[in-house]
Amino acid sequence: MMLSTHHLSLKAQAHLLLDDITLTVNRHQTVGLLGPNGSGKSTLLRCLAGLTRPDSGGVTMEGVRLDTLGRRHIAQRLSLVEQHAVTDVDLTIKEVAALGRIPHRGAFSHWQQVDQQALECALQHTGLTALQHRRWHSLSGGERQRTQIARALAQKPDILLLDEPTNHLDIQHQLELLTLINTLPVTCIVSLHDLNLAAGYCDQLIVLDQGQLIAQGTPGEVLTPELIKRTYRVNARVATSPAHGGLLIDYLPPGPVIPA
Ligand SMILES: Nc1ncnc2c1ncn2[C@@H]1O[C@H](COP(=O)(O)OP(=O)(O)OP(=O)(O)O)[C@@H](O)[C@H]1O
Repeated sequence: MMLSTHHLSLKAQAHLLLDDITLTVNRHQTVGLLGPNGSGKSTLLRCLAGLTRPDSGGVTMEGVRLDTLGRRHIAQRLSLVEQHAVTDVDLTIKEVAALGRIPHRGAFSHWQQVDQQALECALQHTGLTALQHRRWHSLSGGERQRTQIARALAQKPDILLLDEPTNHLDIQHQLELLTLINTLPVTCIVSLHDLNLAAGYCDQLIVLDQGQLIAQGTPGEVLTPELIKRTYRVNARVATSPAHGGLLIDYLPPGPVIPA
């Protein structure tokens, strides 16, 4: 499913959080959303999910304006995992993941086999089957993160929006999650801080800086030493990994940022 924004802008007080963003994410692409802290990644993801309404411009899903669609209709197709998902109620992993089925079920309909299959598949993909009866408050940060991802997968979305999904995960689970995203038949936009993960797992990258879209393209087109220096104020070398043949970003020790 295709997702686009058209001249999307959002202000808070006098501050422009998103500045005239126009982009298109094609069906089944994995797109990495990059940018320094405070550049607008979470804000853009919330706009793409229809949770924050832009001041101007808009979002379309398969050419239909998101603000003309009902919440349930959107939730049947699109799922967002936010950075700091919390739950006050002490549910089990299985119960949290089962919340992902709500958009697909009528108010009074019974739990059906299709719900059970989606739930079991989501728990299995996130490595949580054996832990499914554990309670939320007893979970580690990484287990909570995986539970929220299981909830999103149980929703069986066509579009998956993930806000820094790897930030609590150990290396094994980071790699497993990004491999999983690549194998699922979903359009995925994932915000990441790790440029090597972005280079290794994303088809396309979008870079934000101070609310502006400053680059968009393949990892090879976007992740140049010049862009890294300009955006992150870090000197880096970009090479080809002898291990996997993909891009390898090698950060140089802190020091004066050499002008491009
Ligand atoms: N409701 C709001 N009112 C005022 N400023 C806001 C509001 N929401 C976000 N901001 C500001 O907008 C900017 C973008 O925030 P956002 O959380 O989208 O950035 P981010 O790129 O996701 O950052 P990080 O990498 O640190 O998670 C930040 O400067 C933030 O303080």
